[in-house]
Amino acid sequence: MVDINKYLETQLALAQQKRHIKNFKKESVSLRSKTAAEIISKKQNKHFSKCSKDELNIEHGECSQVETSTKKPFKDVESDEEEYLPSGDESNDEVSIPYISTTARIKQNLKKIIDDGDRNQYDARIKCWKVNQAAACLGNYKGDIISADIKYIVDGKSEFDKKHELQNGLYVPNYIWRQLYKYQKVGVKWLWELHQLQSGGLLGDEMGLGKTVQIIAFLAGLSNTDIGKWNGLGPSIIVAPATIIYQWVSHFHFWYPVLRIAVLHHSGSHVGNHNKLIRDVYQSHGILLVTYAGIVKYSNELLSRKWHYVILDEGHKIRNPNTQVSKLIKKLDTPHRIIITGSPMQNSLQELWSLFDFMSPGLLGTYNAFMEHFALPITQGGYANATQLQEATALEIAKALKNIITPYMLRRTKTEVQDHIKLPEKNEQVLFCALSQEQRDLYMGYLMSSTVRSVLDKDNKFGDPLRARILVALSTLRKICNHPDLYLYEAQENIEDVNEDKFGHWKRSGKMTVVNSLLKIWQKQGHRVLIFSQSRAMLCILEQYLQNQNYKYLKMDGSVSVSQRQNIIKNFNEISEYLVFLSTTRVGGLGVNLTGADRVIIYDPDWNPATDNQAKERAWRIGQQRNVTVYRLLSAGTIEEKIYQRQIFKHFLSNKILIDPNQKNVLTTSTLQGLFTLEEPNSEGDTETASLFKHTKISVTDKDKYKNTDSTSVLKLEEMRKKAREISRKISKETENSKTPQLEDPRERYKKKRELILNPPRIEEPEINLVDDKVTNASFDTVISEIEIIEMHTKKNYEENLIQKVLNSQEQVSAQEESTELQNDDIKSKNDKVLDIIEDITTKKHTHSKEENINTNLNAIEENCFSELKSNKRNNRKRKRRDSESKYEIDNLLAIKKIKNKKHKINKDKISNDDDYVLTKLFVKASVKNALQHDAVVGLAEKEKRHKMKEEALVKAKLAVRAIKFSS
Ligand SMILES: Nc1ncnc2c1ncn2[C@@H]1O[C@H](COP(=O)(O)OP(=O)(O)OP(=O)(O)O)[C@@H](O)[C@H]1O
Repeated sequence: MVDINKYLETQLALAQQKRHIKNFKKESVSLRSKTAAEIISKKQNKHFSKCSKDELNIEHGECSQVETSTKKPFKDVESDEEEYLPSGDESNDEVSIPYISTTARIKQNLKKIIDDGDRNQYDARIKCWKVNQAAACLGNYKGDIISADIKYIVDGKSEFDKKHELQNGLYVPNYIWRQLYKYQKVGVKWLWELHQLQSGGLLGDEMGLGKTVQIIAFLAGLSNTDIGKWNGLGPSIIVAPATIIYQWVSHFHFWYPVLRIAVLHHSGSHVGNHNKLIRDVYQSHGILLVTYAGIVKYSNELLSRKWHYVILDEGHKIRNPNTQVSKLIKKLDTPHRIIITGSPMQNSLQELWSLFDFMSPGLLGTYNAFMEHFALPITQGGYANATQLQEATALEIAKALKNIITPYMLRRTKTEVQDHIKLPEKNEQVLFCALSQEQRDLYMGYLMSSTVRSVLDKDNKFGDPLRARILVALSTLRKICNHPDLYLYEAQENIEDVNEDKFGHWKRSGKMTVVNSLLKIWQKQGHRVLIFSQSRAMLCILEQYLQNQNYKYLKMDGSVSVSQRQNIIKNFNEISEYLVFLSTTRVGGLGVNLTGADRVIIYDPDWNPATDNQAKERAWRIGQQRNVTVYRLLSAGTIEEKIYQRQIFKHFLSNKILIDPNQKNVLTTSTLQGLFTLEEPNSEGDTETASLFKHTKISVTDKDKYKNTDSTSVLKLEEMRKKAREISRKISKETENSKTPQLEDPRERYKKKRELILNPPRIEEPEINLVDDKVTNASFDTVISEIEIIEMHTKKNYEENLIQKVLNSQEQVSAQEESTELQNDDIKSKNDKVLDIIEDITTKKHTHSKEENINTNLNAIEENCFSELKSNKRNNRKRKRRDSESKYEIDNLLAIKKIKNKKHKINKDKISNDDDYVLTKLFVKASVKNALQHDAVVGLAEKEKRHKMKEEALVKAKLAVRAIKFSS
């Protein structure tokens, strides 16, 4: 009881303290901030009176454009207000506004990818491909690899023109089949099964696992199989976001060149009327690539025909059943409907219903019945403050739903297929960045403005749509979080008020300060970076910053023509001079491959977690060779934290349906009041999210150590330089002396020589500066990290020497053993040992799946050893020899494995050390207050751990069974 009283007292004291801080802050808001807030509020209020009630939908509706200001914030971006609103069924088609950019990208002479819309163009391409294929067959092909079949032939593989037959007769070209990963083959088989059942399906593999390739392999199979009404593959439609339609073209041209693939978009190669193109492609059983906007535009012509297949890439675009696009797409006449998406459920369960309504109409009942009997109880039971009954009901209904949808959905995660694709490591962190003083001031000022007051006022007397008011207020706060100028510009009455010198300066934004530090370090470390932001205006500020700092970059947003996007992406991936790829999350974040970068910054969070996830997956996918680090930037204590919390809740909800119905949530519903506060850190320096997910916090334990070395390293470096100067003086003196030997006393020479022999000069190790790259004049490339030094030593012939040593010693041992008669007991104990070793190897093998070669070797030796044990039983004499051979082999492999493991560990340490180093710098500079491990926050880390554990357990069980078998 005493304890409770004490606790309450402390809470009261804390609350009072908090109130005091708040009041203090209120008083300390500057006049400038107050004035800016009032000007902006006035403009917003004026706008609200024009706004109709249905214009905005806070969660998932379509957001019509909100014209909040009379003057546009940036000369080349009309209004970016809608970019901060919850994403609805947004299109990333070209923006029709004139966009005058200063970037180098415009000046680039980019080679365009040409589709097969133009018949002559298509014929010419096929002719060229056939000539090249023939040359490859004859061994005369010298050009670039233009297609998968040519690659296959050039690689010296046989039977490229054969077909691989699946059960019930689908004939997939051999050269494609053989190049598919195992799980992709499963995917193709699954699509074939759906086809036979005339059922729709959702291919939901995680992003970057090659869904496109699986679809192409399947369609190639169909076009090779003489079945059905169309005698193979009939005319089909693939609907894709504008940015990736040309990626589809190049994928088709690479994997299955013979198929005609035409783009139904004004950027396409067809000339003349689009009706003619549709007719032409239809007759040649080709594939029509259409954007989501194109479906609306060409609906009359597309709806009037029967299609063999309709495939929606990034099919979550029809997640809102009420949009025109969703309604039209569902009307397309076809028996085969496929959805491809790495994020099948993003915000709510209604989205899942909408996708299934396209694929398998009726499977999830009517919309109303589904919402009432499934969506509502699952969502209600998902909150942390739900009753036990609500929780239990939600669990059972979620299980039932999962069972219904599972047959129609194929989803594999990267963790599940890691053994096949061998992706490098990924580290994903959420950085809580401190607001700059100016941002704080403006943020507090706006919280006191009439717009926010009207939102929080219970007896709202304004009478206009509250939702719209909330959204606009929230997006205004988000602008302040990004950069003060995004907000202040709105408040400027005259354009002259803007101070050109300070405009957009990085020091005025907490998050830009972090970006500045990150880019500096990463450039020196040789990393390449993707920066995503929601808003084009913010992109302009970032672009200006990149130009000022002379960083080479490429930029892609809605203003870039659709036909150029794929080339910009290609250029970035191929030309390593570009440090940064700058893009809006919605244009560059969907479907594209940007594996040229190994660092990702998500500058501002989207309401929809899938948007951010999609963006980060551009780098961490098949084809990536380097370890990837992702930073999600959040302004601590602000609305951005609340958005992130909303993301976590949505994650939780989709995990509950797609992965594990038992998922537990820790978040409660947030209040309106909560959205409009500037959270102060608690006594431990944590704001709300950081303290909620304390267990996922990343602590850089050596923070203080680094701090100290920060200053001392300067001294050390100076000391080192002094020594170097001394040594060089000495050397030059000696050289001079050696030139004039007659002047030197022979006794002195003898003394020096003796000294040199007794005390050879120590070679100074270069000082390793792990803390502040500023204190050294040397370029980062020449400063070798400790890990690199270790690696150099371990790499340089060390491995080979050691293996050789092991081999030599083993040769001696086995020669001795050959000559010695082994006793039966001895053999038995050796066999036991072999079994132990095998178990050890097998366990280790699965914890180091990255080492492909080792695994192959280990598999071989494992098999060897078992057959060894078998033969031991048969032949005693043979057994003795083989036993020693197998031991010899195992020992060698163990030695190799040890080295490899060590290397692997060093590599892993290097990643964490690289990231630790970056984090430490950010902590030291106080620009970052806290960092969380994102995967742990959204529960993925736990899932991954469970998966790995399950895999290991399975291996052990298998081994146990084998051991029993052989023991008899
Ligand atoms: N079997 C394969 N062999 C070689 N490359 C492959 C294979 N499968 C996929 N890839 C490559 O992996 C990359 C990712 O593939 P793809 O774009 O199809 O992934 P995705 O699952 O559609 O991703 P997203 O969901 O982001 O659109 C591409 O560059 C693709 O060429």
